[in-house]
Amino acid sequence: MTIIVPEPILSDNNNSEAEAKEEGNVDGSLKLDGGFMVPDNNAFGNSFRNFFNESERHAIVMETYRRNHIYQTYEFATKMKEEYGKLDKAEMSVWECCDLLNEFVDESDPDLDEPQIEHLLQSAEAVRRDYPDEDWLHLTALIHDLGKVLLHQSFGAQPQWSTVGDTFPLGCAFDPAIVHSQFIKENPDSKNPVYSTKLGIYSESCGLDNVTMSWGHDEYMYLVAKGNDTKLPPEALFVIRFHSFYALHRDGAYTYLMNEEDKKMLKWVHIFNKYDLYSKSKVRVDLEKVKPYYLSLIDKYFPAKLRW
Ligand SMILES: O[C@H]1[C@H](O)[C@@H](O)[C@H](O)[C@@H](O)[C@H]1O
Ligand SMILES: [Fe+2]
Ligand SMILES: [Fe+2]
Repeated sequence: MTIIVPEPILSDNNNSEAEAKEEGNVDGSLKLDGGFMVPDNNAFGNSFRNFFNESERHAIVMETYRRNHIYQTYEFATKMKEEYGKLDKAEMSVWECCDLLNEFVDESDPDLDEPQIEHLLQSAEAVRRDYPDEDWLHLTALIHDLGKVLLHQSFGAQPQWSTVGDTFPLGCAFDPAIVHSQFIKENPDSKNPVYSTKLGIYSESCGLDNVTMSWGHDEYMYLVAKGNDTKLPPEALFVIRFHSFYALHRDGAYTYLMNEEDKKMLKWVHIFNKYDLYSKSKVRVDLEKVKPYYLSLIDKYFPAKLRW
């Protein structure tokens, strides 16, 4: 049964997108983007996804990407997919997993230093505001980053560089659109005679389902959702799996790997991305008020306990 909570509830509406939208408050700091108010600046006063600005998060973000780009090889990602695809590390509900994320801050993210649970609720509530009828998309937003639970000790406390950050294909040439691509030359795959060619081990339009992406929370959560027979639609799984693939969905790189199905699905990643990125703020969601609604969605789309 789905419990309907009429309005998404934010604990503090100061400067929130919701408030701005309700009041039609299109002042200098907000611009209208297809019904969604896109703020110009993040909580630190910088533009979003600015990886070169000397902000307080700059050093840690850069170091995370440096390691990510050196160690994410085709071989590494293949092994991790195999190991974590077994789903034999833990048994818990979706909500229990949300709770576990309370202790982690994403070290690849220049726009947010709040615990991850805040980001899950912020993005889900933002989607819910603009797409009230697409409950599957609310839940997709709530769970899209749950794969970051790999950082937790029950999953071997995986390092940040193998869990967070943007993702990119492995087994073919790295594209300069990848964030901090200056570090990629230190990746052994960049010297591999096959992997360093445009198509590498792939063929034109082979479909993203056949591409091995750098390992991280996207692919892991996709494996968890699929392996536990979620009732979420294929669009949701696609969003979860490729939401960090900015080189493609923002910069249009690697489109030659996509098939017709991927091209249709990509629309949802574009829609979702606005809520994922621009909902990041210091405005906290009132967890206890929204929890019953999300529990009802989890109940609708997932078994009570999942294998992780
Ligand atoms: O720093 C962020 C964060 O790790 C997100 O969860 C991921 O999806 C983004 O692609 C990345 O840039
Ligand atoms: Fe993510
Ligand atoms: Fe996210």
